Amino acid sequence: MARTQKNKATEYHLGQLKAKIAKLRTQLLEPPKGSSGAGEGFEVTKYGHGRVALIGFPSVGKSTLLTMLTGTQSEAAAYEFTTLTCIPGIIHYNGTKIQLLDLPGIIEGASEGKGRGRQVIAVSKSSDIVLMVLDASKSEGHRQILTKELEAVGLRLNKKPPQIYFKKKKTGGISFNSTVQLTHVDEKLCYQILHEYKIHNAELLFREDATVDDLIDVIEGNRKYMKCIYVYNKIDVVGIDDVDRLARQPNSIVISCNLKLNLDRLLAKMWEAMGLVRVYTKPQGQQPDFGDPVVLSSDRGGCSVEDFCNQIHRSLVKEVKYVLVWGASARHSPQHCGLSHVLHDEDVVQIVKKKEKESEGRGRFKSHTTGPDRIADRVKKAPLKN
Ligand SMILES: Nc1nc2c(ncn2[C@@H]2O[C@H](COP(=O)(O)OP(=O)(O)OP(=O)(O)O)[C@@H](O)[C@H]2O)c(=O)[nH]1
Ligand SMILES: [K+]
Ligand SMILES: [Mg+2]
Repeated sequence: MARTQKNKATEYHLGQLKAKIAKLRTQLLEPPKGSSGAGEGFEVTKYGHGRVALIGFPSVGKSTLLTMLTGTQSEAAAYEFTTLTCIPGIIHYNGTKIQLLDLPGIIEGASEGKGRGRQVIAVSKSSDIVLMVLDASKSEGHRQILTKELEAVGLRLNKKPPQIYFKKKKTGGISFNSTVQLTHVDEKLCYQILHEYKIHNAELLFREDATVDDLIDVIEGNRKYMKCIYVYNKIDVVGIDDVDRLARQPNSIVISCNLKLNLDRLLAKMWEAMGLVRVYTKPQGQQPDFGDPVVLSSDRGGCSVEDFCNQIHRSLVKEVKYVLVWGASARHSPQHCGLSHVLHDEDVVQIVKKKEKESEGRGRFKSHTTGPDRIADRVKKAPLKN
């Protein structure tokens, strides 16, 4: 492909080659029959409310960082490939527990199986976000090389899924449509790519000016879209101009483990990227339990009232009449909501069950002048749908 000149005439040829390569990569990554997958030997049980993987070249300071953030000792030394397996630690932050994974360094060619690249990448795929640790004093090309390695195995960092609707059909040929003007692909090229995948009946609708690579991602369908923070470590050994430039890049943060610089900002950024939603439960007539939040995530399972109930107990949803919500997601305080209501971080929720006789709660509630009591009254007068 590198040897093919890029012009209108070779466009179709290149597109087809891209699809062929994507197909072969997918085959290559399928775990051999009888094995549990590419992450063999690296299995670490998931723990806590989220999982963060440390990915980087050897000796950039991944283990040093894990030790600083979690207190779990992971061996650090001045030689490369000090770490040979996956070492988990726990970060306690904002009342939640986040599992941080230290991993062996990876190198160019990791996606093709160099070093322990395959296992490392498999573990990073199982996490919620990636911290790509980089050495601020080393080549800036490293970030690009690692991104390519991760992309080669289907990881997409800091990208949104392409806005392309694609559905295979049994008959009817291919229907091709777009709501925007397309500058990277045309109908013929899309047909050829679909052909490469032996797809002859399908619906294809472009909602953005997507590329061939985007289309292939959508057809392959197994891509994982993850947030990634680029962590430039060892800023103690580079000049202030470099630090300033690196710090201004998107999704990036500069730190020094040695000088304990900016670690708190790194944690805050990580927390933000994870998008965790803490919901405090409030038993009727009592103060909310701020010590033990139910933790939801829109990437993992969702943040609706229904998701909240399912986390507490699977059969709970059936018993819920409505819930009372205090906090950022509530239009008024409290708002009575149904199962589809989407909760925000630090909301307080009280569940009102179907069978619960409201008069029963009243007695216990007399001293309570505001809130749930009166809402219950209002709801009785004008029962909610659902
Ligand atoms: N100057 C400087 N050195 C650091 C910093 N953080 C870590 N180091 C040093 O960098 C070297 C490598 O650190 P490790 O934590 O072993 O790096 P790693 O990424 O885990 O390395 P591998 O496990 O071999 O992939 C050690 O000598 C550390 O002391 C830092 O902030 N500044
Ligand atoms: K090392
Ligand atoms: Mg290490």
